[in-house]
Amino acid sequence: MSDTETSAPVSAEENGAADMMDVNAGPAVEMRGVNKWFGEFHVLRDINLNVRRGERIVVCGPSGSGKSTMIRCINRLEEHQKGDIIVDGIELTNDLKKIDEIRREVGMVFQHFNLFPHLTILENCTLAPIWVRKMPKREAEEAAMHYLERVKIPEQANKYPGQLSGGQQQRVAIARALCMNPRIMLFDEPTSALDPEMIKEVLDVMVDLAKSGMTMLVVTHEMGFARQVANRVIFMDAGQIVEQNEPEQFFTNPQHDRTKLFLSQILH
Ligand SMILES: Nc1ncnc2c1ncn2[C@@H]1O[C@H](COP(=O)(O)OP(=O)(O)OP(=O)(O)O)[C@@H](O)[C@H]1O
Repeated sequence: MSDTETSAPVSAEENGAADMMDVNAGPAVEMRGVNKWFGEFHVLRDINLNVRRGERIVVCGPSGSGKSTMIRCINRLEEHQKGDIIVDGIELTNDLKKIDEIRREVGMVFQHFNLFPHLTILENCTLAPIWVRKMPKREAEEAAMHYLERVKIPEQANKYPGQLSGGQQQRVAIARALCMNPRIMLFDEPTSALDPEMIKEVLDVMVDLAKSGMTMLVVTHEMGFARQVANRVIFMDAGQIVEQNEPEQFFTNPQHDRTKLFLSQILH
């Protein structure tokens, strides 16, 4: 179990809140009949997905199939129009308090690291813990150094993002997300903007995170990573989940023609 998931299960009785769900009992993420449109364009079509706690899911599929949109709906970077999304026991609605709550539970790493260029690495990592979690500065810095050590770049703490390589910046982005102590991590093509020699250093950090028990949803074309760490691979096409299976079955025995075609294009 990871140090991000060490909190004891909180029951409704312990909380004294009779109507509160035991968030550790249900799935980490539940999507039921989720649909989304961009204008006329139906981008997500009846998505049903349960993510168990500690599960590591890789999402793959052709460009434009809705992978990013699907995971961005989980922390409300995109708004769905139909269906239910429940994250860590909290149902996503327009309630801003709930959206804030969910964003604290869900960390996200993007393709383009999105670090603040005018802040040092340490300041990038402590910004949200100090301002959103109201953590004392010293505590936030200690936590940030802990995670920078975990992604193996503590010596870069006082540099600026522009002084780091792409792979190092992405590792900072992962550390920064972990500083918020998330229970779920979303990765949206975290290695696709990196030079080939830097991909492995970022994947190694993600493998380490997966081993620690973090619940992860990862949009990636890195099928080696999927084989190594995923419990489940999901294939999306045209806004639908076409097929999902554990990696061995998914890669050796795909069921749908669209999956077979996709795999034949990306696996050599
Ligand atoms: N804000 C937006 N407004 C309108 N259309 C959008 C918007 N964001 C995405 N789309 C469209 O929705 C479709 C799905 O996009 P999405 O980024 O989810 O796909 P994807 O599977 O992640 O693709 P890729 O692998 O290329 O990143 C694409 O056709 C895209 O052009």
